[in-house]
Amino acid sequence: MKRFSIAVIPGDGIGREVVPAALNVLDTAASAHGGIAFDYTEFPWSCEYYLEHGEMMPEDGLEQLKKFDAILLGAVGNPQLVPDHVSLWGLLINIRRGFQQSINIRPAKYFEGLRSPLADPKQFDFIVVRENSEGEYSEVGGRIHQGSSQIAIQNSIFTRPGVENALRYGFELAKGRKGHVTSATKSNGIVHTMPFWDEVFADVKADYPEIEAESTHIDALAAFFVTKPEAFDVVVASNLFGDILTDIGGAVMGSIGIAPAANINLSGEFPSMFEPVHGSAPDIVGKHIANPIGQIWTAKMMLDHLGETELGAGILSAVEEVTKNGVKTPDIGGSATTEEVTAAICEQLKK
Ligand SMILES: NC(=O)c1ccc[n+]([C@@H]2O[C@H](COP(=O)([O-])OP(=O)(O)OC[C@H]3O[C@@H](n4cnc5c(N)ncnc54)[C@H](O)[C@@H]3O)[C@@H](O)[C@H]2O)c1
Ligand SMILES: O=C(O)C[C@@H](O)C(=O)O
Ligand SMILES: [K+]
Ligand SMILES: [Mn+2]
Repeated sequence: MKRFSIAVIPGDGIGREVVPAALNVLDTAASAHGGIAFDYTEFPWSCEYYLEHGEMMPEDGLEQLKKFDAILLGAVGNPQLVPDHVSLWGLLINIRRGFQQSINIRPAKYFEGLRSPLADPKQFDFIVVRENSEGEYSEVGGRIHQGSSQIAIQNSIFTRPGVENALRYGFELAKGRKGHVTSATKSNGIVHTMPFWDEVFADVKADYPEIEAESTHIDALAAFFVTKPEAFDVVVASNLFGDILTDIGGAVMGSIGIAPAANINLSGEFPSMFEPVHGSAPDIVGKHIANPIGQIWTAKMMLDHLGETELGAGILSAVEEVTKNGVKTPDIGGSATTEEVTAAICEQLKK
């Protein structure tokens, strides 16, 4: 029996509804397989934990997580209790940075039964590689003065290794796909960091003559994600651009509740973390209508990372089959609950 140790952090809001769904699906897939098992250790780190302890996770939290094969996280954020920048930086971004998860991979694809808001959706299938360790997400900056003369400064940080890592990962990924890379830029308006990003792109591109690659301004790219998502294969973007593009990716699929994500530690020194694109969705919490597919697809990405690609493929097929059969939560046009969708996926896996 092959065993994997998984750190589970449901977090806040619907994270606590969709994470149990994903664990259920993982266990069902594993027992159908017969040779794989998961050992879960759950951590209560969340905004409620913050109210009790004054921090989102304990001082030695990373030390506690280090020994696991992977981390499965739901969502972080309850702005009623804790300001969003405090909760996000205290937990999610703390882990991304602490474990050098420098890449965030976020696929989006059309599948049958998903009700896309696009009038005539084609068979799109793309992956956004989001730079995940620097860029616009930086602690460098501060505030001075008071009242009407207040000033806030936030510096973007773009390093050669950070940018090159993301781009190179994207080109490598494209080799095994359709062989096409799009680099998201904004060098017409952001005059220091984005021309730098473009220079690194040109250097990396030169190493991959077999890959078709182009650079597109982020504003036009955002529109193309809506008007022609089928034109893309691998898209590489800075931290903030990638954040925004991947909510659009979820939206064109039909709901951001479907979109999966993987925060990857490239060296293998630390565990990688798997959490969907969506947040804690305070507007639907407790209503049993959270779409579990984003979290389940995310668990599939975790299996791919652990080398269990066949098991992962089986899970995605089961999700597609159940969606095609119309067992769907309201965000994608159905009337099923989170639990009903999860049960249907588990039933499908047992077939
Ligand atoms: N990675 C993360 O943990 C993460 C990501 C985004 C936002 N957040 C946090 O989540 C909180 C809410 O943020 P937000 O409202 O901007 O984004 P959100 O993703 O939580 O919600 C946006 C919209 O999408 C819907 N939605 C999201 N996931 C869904 C699902 N699985 N099924 C059905 N509908 C779903 C919500 O109901 C809401 O209408 C904030 O505290 C924010 O900081 C965390
Ligand atoms: O800004 C972030 O990275 C948090 C969240 O919006 C995400 O996409 O993971
Ligand atoms: K999330
Ligand atoms: Mn986001």
